[in-house]
This record gives sequence, structure tokens and C-alpha cells, in this order.
Amino acid sequence: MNPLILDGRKVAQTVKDELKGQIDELQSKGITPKLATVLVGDDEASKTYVQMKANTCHKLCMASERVFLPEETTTEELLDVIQRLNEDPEVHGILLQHPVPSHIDERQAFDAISLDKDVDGVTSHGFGATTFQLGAYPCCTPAAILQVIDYYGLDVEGKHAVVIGRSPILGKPVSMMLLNRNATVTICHSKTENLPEVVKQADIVVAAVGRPKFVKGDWLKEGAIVLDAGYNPGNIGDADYDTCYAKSSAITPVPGGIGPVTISMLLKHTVEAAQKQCKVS
Ligand SMILES: Nc1nc2c(c(=O)[nH]1)N[C@@H](CN(C=O)c1ccc(C(=O)N[C@@H](CCC(=O)O)C(=O)O)cc1)CN2
Repeated sequence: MNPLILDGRKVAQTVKDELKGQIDELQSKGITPKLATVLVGDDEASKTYVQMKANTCHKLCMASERVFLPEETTTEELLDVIQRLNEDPEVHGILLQHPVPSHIDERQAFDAISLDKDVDGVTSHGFGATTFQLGAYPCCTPAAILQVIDYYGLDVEGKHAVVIGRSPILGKPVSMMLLNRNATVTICHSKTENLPEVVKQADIVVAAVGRPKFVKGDWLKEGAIVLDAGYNPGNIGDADYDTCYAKSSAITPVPGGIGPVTISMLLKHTVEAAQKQCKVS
């Protein structure tokens, strides 16, 4: 039987439709939820992603501020920009686009974002609070994966989820979030031995490795669910779609899967941040 195609554009639209009423309510009180994005350097894909975020804000009548900093920006200069945004009462959410140039201390920069404006869930504090379910905003791609799971009513409890990748904004947080949903979670990475054999045991595979078409269909157990969080150049996912399609019971495409939901979750968190900061429930 053909797998269920998990349509991220449809899920994203549902999230955005739900936001409209909340944005209208804020605006009736003179508040426009505002997201600030910070991009350091000239990476073309990153430019596209911050543009997509600004466009989506615009479509939802939210405000956005885009800060572009040159490649040679120092960590200290970036920290000053983040501090300015932390102190700006009109900015409700801050997103520092990953990756930053290698001479910048990305962890220090992420951690400079104040927790109440960390709508991208990238601070160490946010990660800890997400892990312990203390109400922080989770990272947006992991939140998108959970949103797709919930939209389609996929069963997670007691299932074996194999997460391939351990990055701070994807593999690690999604593993904690699946664990919090009572999945049995295995985290795989570049040093994992016999990766195809580990993946073979998975009911749910999260491909978050950053390598195009890395996960092959013959690694999968028949009927596994494939959630592809890859965003490689050319809009190619981390799963080899055609071979995984043939083995899975449900699969996210790239494009049109987790990516669009990621942006809608960012805006959802920004609206929630505006509600909290302005004390509007
Ligand atoms: N600070 C962050 N940096 C990065 C994140 C993040 O969540 N926070 N994620 C990725 C890139 N990313 C958002 O920043 C992102 C990538 C891809 C998509 C997306 O919707 N892709 C589309 C295809 C692209 C297109 O339509 O042109 C899709 O999959 O359908 C959204 C967000 C790295 N950095």
C-alpha cells in the first residue's frame, strides 16, 4: 500500500489560520507581534530563509525587523545587536539564523537572547526548560515535527524513534521532545556503528543529519514512519524519498514537509511571546 504523504503545507496553513484570530486580538489592543531576525554573513540559503520568515510575518500582518550583519562581524558586535533587540519593547521574538560564520561563538550568541524572546528555542536555558517541560519555546523544527505528528494523529507512545543527528537545534531537542511523549528514543550520529541496523529497529525515523538522500529505503523496517527534517541545497531532504516511500507507512516530502511547518511554529511562538510580554492571554 502507498504511504500516507504528510503534507506540511496543509499543517502549516492550519497553524497560521489559528494565529489570525490571536493576532487580530492583539492588534485590537494596539499590539503588533514583532519578530527580529539576525543574519550574519552572505549565505544564500540563509538569506532565503530569513526572507521567507519576513514574508510570512507580512502575510499574517505581523511586524518583522531584519538585521543583516557583514561576514566579518565579531562575537562582541553580534552580542551588542542581540542586547539591543532584548531591550527593545516592540520586539517580541528574536531569531539568530544558523549557521553563523565560524569565527563567531554561536553558543554565546544564542545564549545572549533573553529567554522570554527566545522564540526559536536556541538558548541553553530554553533547551533545559523544554527538556523538563517548564514552558519554554521549543526549537522550531522539532516543534514542527511534533505538530505534524499531532495533526495526523500518529502514535508515538511506546514506539521506537530513531533520530539521526544530534545538532543543538534539531537532533537533541527533538529527541527530548519525543522522550517526553513516551517514545523510546535512540540518537544516532556520525560515530554510530551499524547505522542501517539501528534504523531497521525504528517505528519512527527522524532524518536530521544534514546530508542529502542519506537514509535509504532498505534501512527501514516495513511500515516505518519517516520524518525528514533535511534542508539541503536544491530542496533535497535527508531521506532518499523514492526508496523510503516504497517501505514506509507515512512520510514527509521535501519540499512541502517539515520546512513550512517550521516557519509557522516560529510565528506561533512569536505571537505567544507577544501575548505574554504584553500580558494578553
Ligand atoms: N536559528 C535557526 N536557524 C536555522 C533553522 C532554525 O530553525 N533556526 N532551521 C534551518 C533553516 N530553516 C529556517 O531557518 C528553514 C529551512 C527550510 C524551510 C522550508 O520551508 N523549506 C521549504 C523549501 C524552500 C522553499 O520553498 O524555497 C520546504 O521544505 O518546503 C524553512 C526553514 C537552518 N537554520
